[in-house]
Amino acid sequence: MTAELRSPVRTQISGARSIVVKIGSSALVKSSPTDISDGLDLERLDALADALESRMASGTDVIVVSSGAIGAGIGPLGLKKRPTDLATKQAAASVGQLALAHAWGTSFARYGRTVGQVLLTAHDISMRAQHANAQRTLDRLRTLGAVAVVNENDTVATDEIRFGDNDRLAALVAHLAGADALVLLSDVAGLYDGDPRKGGARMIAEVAGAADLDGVIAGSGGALGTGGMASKLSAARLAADAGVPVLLAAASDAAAALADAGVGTAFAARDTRMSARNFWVRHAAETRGRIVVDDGAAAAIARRKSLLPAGVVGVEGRFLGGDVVDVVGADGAVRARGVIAYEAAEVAEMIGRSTADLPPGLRRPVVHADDLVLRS
Ligand SMILES: Nc1ncnc2c1ncn2[C@@H]1O[C@H](COP(=O)(O)OP(=O)(O)O)[C@@H](O)[C@H]1O
Ligand SMILES: N[C@@H](CCC(=O)OP(=O)(O)O)C(=O)O
Repeated sequence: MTAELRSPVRTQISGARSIVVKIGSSALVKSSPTDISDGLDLERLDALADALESRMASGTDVIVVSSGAIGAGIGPLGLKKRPTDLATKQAAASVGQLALAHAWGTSFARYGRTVGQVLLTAHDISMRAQHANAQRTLDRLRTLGAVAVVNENDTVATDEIRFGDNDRLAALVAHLAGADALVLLSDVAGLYDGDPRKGGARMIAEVAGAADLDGVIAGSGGALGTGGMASKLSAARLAADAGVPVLLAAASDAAAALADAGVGTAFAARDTRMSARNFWVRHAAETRGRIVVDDGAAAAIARRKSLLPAGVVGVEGRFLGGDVVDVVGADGAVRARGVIAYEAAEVAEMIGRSTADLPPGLRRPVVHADDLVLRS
């Protein structure tokens, strides 16, 4: 192993006490250039379960986020390629999820390990009660020694509210479960500076910060994957920003990735972990409206001050106190997200007024600094 492959971030990932491992469709569903309908690759799935079990045997809690439902539904439904319309994708997922869960169950049964299926929608993650329930289920499965196999609940998710790809779901689950690291396993050895299928691209061993991504072209995925490298990159940055280090590696290197993190691309995490509440506000919650602010207020919130009514110039949407809203500048760019203290009609009344002019019940900040999460 080279010095770069023994870096602190790799030590963090190999020593993590709890990890989320996301496995892409490309790693689980058989494919050939002319026919992608021949189902799950059970040999590869067994090899992945072996690597996951070996990491669990060394005392690490593991949550699996497994794609592959749509891919696994293609063959049984007599389709010839990955569907593109929502209804057929959902039908394929409903057929394929059964095969996928069964395959994971059978594979882990070789070790006497029980598997629990957890299907989540973006809406579930955005609602505090469902979010807390999912957290409890994952936690209880862990304490009972079972491995959770998570996927998006494709049959009920609509296009507008989909996670869209499981990379983002995995990053949200990693934070939700308080994991110490996220491992994304795909059909590519790591992040390249350009699409590796085009040739001449070089693999990047480590991403310490945004500067390491200058000039990197993250392209689309293969016939079976959804988001391609762009979605993996954005999920990796989301997790790393929230304090969770990420390893992106090939599923065929799973044993090495899970043993010593000595392969693939490692993304260093920000030093401080974002609080669960701020992470939820920033990445998971559905926003109910927009507060438009003037330049002075935009500058104040950038200095981590509370948003006061005097700086508000417009209100859009229907929201209640406690809902999450976007705070946008006069140019329409989103500057922050935050938990609003008042309902929309009240904020409309407060526009541009100084706090001292307002009745006593309306003198709190519109969004308190503690409830504001800046857009980075
Ligand atoms: N810069 C890049 N670095 C690595 N892979 C890339 C890049 N740009 C595009 N890709 C492609 O992204 C694919 C992985 O994405 P995808 O097919 O969605 O995988 P998965 O099914 O594992 O989620 C790789 O097979 C690769 O060809
Ligand atoms: N929920 C979908 C996941 C789609 C998806 O994100 O696929 P991938 O890009 O392979 O991780 C499925 O199981 O097919």
